[in-house]
Amino acid sequence: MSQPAPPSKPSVLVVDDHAAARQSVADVLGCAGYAVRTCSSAVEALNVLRDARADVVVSDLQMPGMSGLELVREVERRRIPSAVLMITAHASVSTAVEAMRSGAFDYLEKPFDAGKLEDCVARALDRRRIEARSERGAAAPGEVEMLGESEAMRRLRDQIERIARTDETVLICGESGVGKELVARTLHAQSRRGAGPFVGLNCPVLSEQLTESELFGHCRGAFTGADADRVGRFEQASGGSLLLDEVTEINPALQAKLLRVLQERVFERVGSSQSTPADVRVLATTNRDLQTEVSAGRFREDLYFRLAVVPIEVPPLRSRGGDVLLLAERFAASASQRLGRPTPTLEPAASQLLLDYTWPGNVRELHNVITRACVLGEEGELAESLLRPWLAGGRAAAPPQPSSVPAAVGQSLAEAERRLIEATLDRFGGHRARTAEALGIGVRTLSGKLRDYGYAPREKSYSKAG
Ligand SMILES: Nc1ncnc2c1ncn2[C@@H]1O[C@H](COP(=O)(O)OP(=O)(O)OP(=O)(O)O)[C@@H](O)[C@H]1O
Repeated sequence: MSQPAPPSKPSVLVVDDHAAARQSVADVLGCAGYAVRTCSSAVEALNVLRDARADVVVSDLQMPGMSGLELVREVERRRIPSAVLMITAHASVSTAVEAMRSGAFDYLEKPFDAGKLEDCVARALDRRRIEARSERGAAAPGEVEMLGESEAMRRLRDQIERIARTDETVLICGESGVGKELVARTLHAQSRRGAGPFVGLNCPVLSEQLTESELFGHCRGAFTGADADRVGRFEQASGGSLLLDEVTEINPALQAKLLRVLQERVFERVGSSQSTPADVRVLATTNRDLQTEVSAGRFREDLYFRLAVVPIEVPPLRSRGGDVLLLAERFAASASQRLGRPTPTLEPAASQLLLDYTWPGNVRELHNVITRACVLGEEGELAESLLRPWLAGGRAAAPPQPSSVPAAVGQSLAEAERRLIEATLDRFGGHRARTAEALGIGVRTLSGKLRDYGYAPREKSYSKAG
C-alpha cells in the first residue's frame, strides 16, 4: 500500500534588497520548518507570486524602486492569496501602519529576535488558513485558539467570556510570554467588536521614538514634516479594539492624554481642534506590578484606576500543571506539519522533564523549545535528551509558594484550603502522590478531600507519569 503524501510545508517568500538581512530571515524560517524562497526586490516577488504560491510574504518596507507598501497594495489588487508581514525600522512605523491599512497582516520592527519573527509568521499563517477556509465556504473559526484545560485556564476562560460581553477597558497582567496578547486577541474576537479591527501598539517604542500623532494622528501642516494627514491608532482601531502592549512604558505626557481619551471618549488629531469620538475598546498589558509603578511615581494613579477597571491576571505556565503537555503536543504537531513529518510523541521522561521545569519564559519558551527539538530530532519520539539542553538554565519545579496560591483575606479557611490543594494539584500535573507530599499530608487524606470537592477518583490526573 502506498504511503499518504506528507503534508506540504507552508511556504514563505522573503523580500529584501539587503542580502544579509534577507538571508538571516530566511535561515530562521527555514530552521522553523518553512519552505523559504527569497527575492531581492518587490518586482521580482510579484513575478514569483504570479507562478508560485507563498502562504506568507515577509517583506522589508523600504526598498529601492517598488517599496514594501506598494507591494502590499499590488498583492491586494491582484488578490494574491498571501498574508504579508512587513519588516520596518522605527522611523517608518507610520508607513507600516499605512501598509496594514492597505492589507498587510502585521509589521515587525527592527531589531527583532528569531522568536518574535516565528511568532508573527505563525500568526500570519493561521490567518491565511482561516481565510482559505472561509474562501472555501466553510465557517471561519475564531482567529485565536487559547489552549489549556487546567483549573487556572478554565477560570481565565470564564473570566474572558464574561468580560468580553462588556465594553470595559481591560488591564491584562502576567509574566513575559504567558499569553497576554493572546488573551487580548481572544477577548476581542469574542466581543461584539470581533468583526472590527484589532490594532496593537508596542508602547516601549512609542515612548522613545514616536509622538502623540502615532496615537491620535495629525493634520497636514501640524508641524514641520507633517506633509500629509495621518491616521492614528485610535482612528485605525475604530469599531474594534486597541491593544496597548506594555502600557507602563508610555511617557508621562502621553499618559495624561490617554487618560483624557479614556475619560471623555473623544480625541483630536494633532493640529486640529475638531474632536473625534473614540469608538474603541482599550486593552492594555503589563508584565510589571502596576501598583509598584504608581507608588514609585512612574505611572499616573488616575490612569491606573481607569485602565484597571477590569484586571485579568494570566497565570504563569508553571501553575498550569498538565497544560504543559497539552501545549507541547500541539506545538510539536504544528512544527512537524511545517516540516512535513509525522507528529512525534513525547517520551515519558520528556513529559516528566517538561512538568518539572519552571518555565521562566512561559508559553513562548515552551513553544521555542519544542519547535527546536522537532527540527533537530528524528521522526518518532521526542526524547528527553533533545529537550534537556534547552532547559539547562531552568530549575526543577519548586513546591508552590504561598504567594502564588489564590487565597485571600476574607476567605473561609475551608475555601483557602481547597484552593491551596487545587493549585498544588495543578502545579504537579494532577500527580496525587507528589501533591500530597508537597502539602505534607497522606495520599488517602488528599483523595478524601478531593472526593468531598466532587472530583472523580482520577479526574484531575493528566500526568503521563501517573
Ligand atoms: N494558552 C495558549 N495556547 C496556545 N498558544 C499560546 C497560549 N498562550 C500563549 N501562547 C503562544 O505563546 C506565544 C507568546 O504569547 P503572547 O505573545 O500572547 O505572550 P505575552 O504575555 O503577550 O508576551 P510578552 O510579555 O513578551 O509580550 C505566542 O506564540 C502565543 O500564541
